[in-house]
Amino acid sequence: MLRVGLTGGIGSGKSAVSARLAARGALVIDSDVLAREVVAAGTDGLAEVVKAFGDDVLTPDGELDRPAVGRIVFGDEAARRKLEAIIHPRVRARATELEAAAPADAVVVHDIPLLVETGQADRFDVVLVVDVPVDVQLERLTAQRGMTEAEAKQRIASQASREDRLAVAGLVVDNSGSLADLDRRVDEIWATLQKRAGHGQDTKR
Ligand SMILES: CC(C)(COP(=O)(O)OP(=O)(O)OC[C@H]1O[C@@H](n2cnc3c(N)ncnc32)[C@H](O)[C@@H]1O)[C@@H](O)C(=O)NCCC(=O)NCCS
Ligand SMILES: Nc1ncnc2c1ncn2[C@@H]1O[C@H](COP(=O)(O)OP(=O)(O)OP(=O)(O)O)[C@@H](O)[C@H]1O
Repeated sequence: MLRVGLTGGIGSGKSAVSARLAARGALVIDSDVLAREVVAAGTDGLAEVVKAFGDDVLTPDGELDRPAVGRIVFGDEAARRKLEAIIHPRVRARATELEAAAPADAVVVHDIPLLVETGQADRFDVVLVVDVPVDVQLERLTAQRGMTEAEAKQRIASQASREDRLAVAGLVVDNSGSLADLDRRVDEIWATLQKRAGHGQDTKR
């Protein structure tokens, strides 16, 4: 098994990269998806969040009101840390379970937005960083994801800097070009990962 940590700032294109790696045969474990599952209606995770933040973070249907929580935590570091302390251990436990069920020869890609912030670079055989300048992040988040510029800036400010991510990168995907450029780069990356995984060779990891 080759264990890949995939990270990048918000809106850098991690999902675009992980979808392309999945299409080429990688097994992707997406922390954002798991972070939703662990606070789904009826979970103990959601009960903990309500205990910490009050009933105001619930919708009338008993789901987590994500925009409301975002407004609380992205302007208040202590609140954000409190939420992360509830969600991150649950996400890690679930990711470990999913990885344990993967085939022995799999290339497993862990898509983790906060890989650098949470000091997890050493846990992986290779760290793959999706890199774009901040102005491209802002452009994509506002034009394609419907965020206001203020919201986008607030989230970027609560994450590691571009330099901090590049400092731990084993492989870098520059995603400042077109999606066709990205396809070509992901082909190269996939070939490199296949080689590192020892596929088609006698070497074993
Ligand atoms: C605050 C919440 C409810 C807002 O939900 P929302 O649906 O608006 O955003 P979503 O979860 O889809 O996240 C989108 C992006 O925001 C960024 N982001 C999310 N949480 C954080 C955080 N704690 N710090 C910095 N950036 C973050 C990431 O780039 C992520 O890819 C949600 O982001 C959350 O529960 N965050 C805490 C858990 C966490 O750290 N998740 C990120 C990786 S596990
Ligand atoms: N090369 C590209 N050219 C144009 N648009 C792109 C490109 N790459 C990604 N996008 C678009 O930019 C937005 C952000 O990309 P994506 O959702 O993959 O980022 P992300 O890093 O997964 O974000 P998040 O941190 O929120 O999970 C999406 O709407 C996506 O379709």
